[in-house]
Amino acid sequence: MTDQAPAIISTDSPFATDVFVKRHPALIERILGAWPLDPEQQRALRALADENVDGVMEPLPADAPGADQWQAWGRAYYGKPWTAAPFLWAESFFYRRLLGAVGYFDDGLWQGVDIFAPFKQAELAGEVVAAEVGALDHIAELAEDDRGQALLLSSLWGNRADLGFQITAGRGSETSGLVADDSDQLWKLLQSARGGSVAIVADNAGSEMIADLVLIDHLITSGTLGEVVLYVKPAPYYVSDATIRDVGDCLRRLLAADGAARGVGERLRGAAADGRLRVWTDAFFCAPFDFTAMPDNLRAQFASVSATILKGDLNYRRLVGDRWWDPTVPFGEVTSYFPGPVAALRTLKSDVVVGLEPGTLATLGDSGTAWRTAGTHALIQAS
Ligand SMILES: O=P(O)(O)OC[C@H]1O[C@](O)(CO)[C@@H](O)[C@@H]1O
Repeated sequence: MTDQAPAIISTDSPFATDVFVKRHPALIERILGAWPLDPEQQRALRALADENVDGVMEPLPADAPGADQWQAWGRAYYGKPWTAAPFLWAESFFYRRLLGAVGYFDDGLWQGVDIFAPFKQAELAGEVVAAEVGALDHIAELAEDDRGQALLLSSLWGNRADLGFQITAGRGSETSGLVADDSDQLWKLLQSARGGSVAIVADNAGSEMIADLVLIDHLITSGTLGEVVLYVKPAPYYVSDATIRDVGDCLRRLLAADGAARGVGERLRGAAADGRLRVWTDAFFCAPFDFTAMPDNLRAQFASVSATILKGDLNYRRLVGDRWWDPTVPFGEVTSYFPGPVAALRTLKSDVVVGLEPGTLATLGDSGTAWRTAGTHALIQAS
């Protein structure tokens, strides 16, 4: 494996700094507006917002679930500004603190309540998803290969505007081309695994998950894959990241539609019933580390499938490491530690990127950062 580049510390990135000083307080305001929170919950949420803006990072209360583990993981960062810690680490801890502030992990009424559910449900009931579901009737008319590529691109671009991102960036409709396109290689990988099992590490609920489910249906129904293991988050995370509940909501959205979408929902329900679609999770998906630190059980699971496809920006950061890589360092080199063939479908919403051709980088402009963070560019990379 190639030498590691320096980790992204938020103070070195205007984009990452904004996540703490603007996006997180705005998210907390939305949560305060969406739920009948009691004074203690409100106080805890406001304190967390203030901490993010100009306070210092406090550890979990000593009696909180997982407090010892987080104490050990974060010893070097507590007592310092949030932006002084590695971006990936601190964002993950923020979501642990956010859930803790409303009592998600405690016995009682709020245990297990997804505080992001109102936002996810609004998206699922909205026009974007309605148009996406309706468009499946046209896609069904395409030849099999064209249909596969159309569904792959729809799963890719479905990642464009996750709900956390929209808090400060809005839901943009502008898209540019792909900065890297290994889709031929990815299809070859899937064909060579024909009839086998592939892991898909999901990202967001709502329109992205609908697109992912439609792609999964296509891969199974066309016989390309015999089995898909869909990995979701064990708890609400990064606002719109999908949990098992969200997969259920998306499946029901498909089943409630007319036309081709309903057929997709019925076939997927059948695939789940006979084990061709398995939904799985692991605590590591909410841990503050990249995949080089994955536990042995997860490593063994990824090693046992023909390929793993990771969706979205966060999974990309965790796959290649949230680091200041030279953008032309090869994707295969950076991901060589991964246990088996791996591919990424990601719209670019943070600083990190690898695997670009020098000519592509020259066109994008290495110094500007908008193409890296605005969600207007995307990539498909495969090892
Ligand atoms: O839903 P995605 O594609 O993983 O994007 C979430 C991204 O949003 C951010 O929280 C901020 O852009 C990134 O840190 C993260 O990578």
